Amino acid sequence: MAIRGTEIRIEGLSQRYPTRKVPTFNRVDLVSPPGEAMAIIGRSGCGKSTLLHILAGITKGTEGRVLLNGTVVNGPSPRWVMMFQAPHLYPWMTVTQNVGVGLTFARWGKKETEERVNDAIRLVELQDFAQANVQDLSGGQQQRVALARSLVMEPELLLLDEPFSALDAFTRAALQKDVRAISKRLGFNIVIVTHDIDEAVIVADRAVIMAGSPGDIVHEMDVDLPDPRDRTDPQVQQLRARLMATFQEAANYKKPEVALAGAGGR
Ligand SMILES: Nc1ncnc2c1ncn2[C@@H]1O[C@H](COP(=O)(O)OP(=O)(O)OP(=O)(O)O)[C@@H](O)[C@H]1O
Repeated sequence: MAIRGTEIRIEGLSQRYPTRKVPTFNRVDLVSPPGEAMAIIGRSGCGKSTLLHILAGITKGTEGRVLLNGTVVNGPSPRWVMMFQAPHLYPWMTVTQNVGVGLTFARWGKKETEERVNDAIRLVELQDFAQANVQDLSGGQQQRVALARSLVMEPELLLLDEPFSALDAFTRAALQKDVRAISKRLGFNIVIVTHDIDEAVIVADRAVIMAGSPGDIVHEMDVDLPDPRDRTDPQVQQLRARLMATFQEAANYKKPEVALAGAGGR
């Protein structure tokens, strides 16, 4: 598989849902270099999923823009693919059929489809289940099928919206490690939205903390740890503790103009 990463450039991005008085977030700027795995963490409701949906081209921002290697994101594309908490597979199809569904829609030839699908299935280590019906697989295996279905498109960017939160801790940990390893082997970018500090530390090169209402990026922290990462490693635990402290600090975040207005009123 030949996958390369992309430069993600978010410029002055705002989102205000028509039914809401306050914007979800206001004038967010962010750059992620090719091949980076970036985690977006923040409390519920600060706009993480909305930001991810705009990156995926599923939702449109009300202001600003997103560029991937200079291309403005205006809609979905096989270059940027999204994985959700539920795998959303076709239950009547085999693993191979599910993984190949995007290539079938794109009218790829039989031989190329077979090669790409087999590569993707090998990457997620489901060779022994290639002809199994997806209904006969565990939750973790089904999420691996969803991952292979994303990888088969050879995306530059994989967007993950709390993709492993429905899985048990052991399966979740294995998938987190594997997603990072595969992204580093193939070179694509990851943006993962999560509530889980451990997940950010295991998967990401950089964690971005969102907080406030409207939401804002209030901190960024490099997750500068060697691979493979193990949560029992003291270095991993130390960084986790630092990130947790920063995350808790961010909970008290107020936009500067709000804080000043409060001080002036005393
Ligand atoms: N389609 C919509 N219409 C109106 N408001 C919305 C819509 N989608 C999200 N919101 C609101 O925008 C805000 C941000 O939602 P979003 O789902 O992006 O947050 P989040 O940080 O991902 O939360 P969570 O961690 O709980 O998934 C919330 O207040 C939510 O209620």
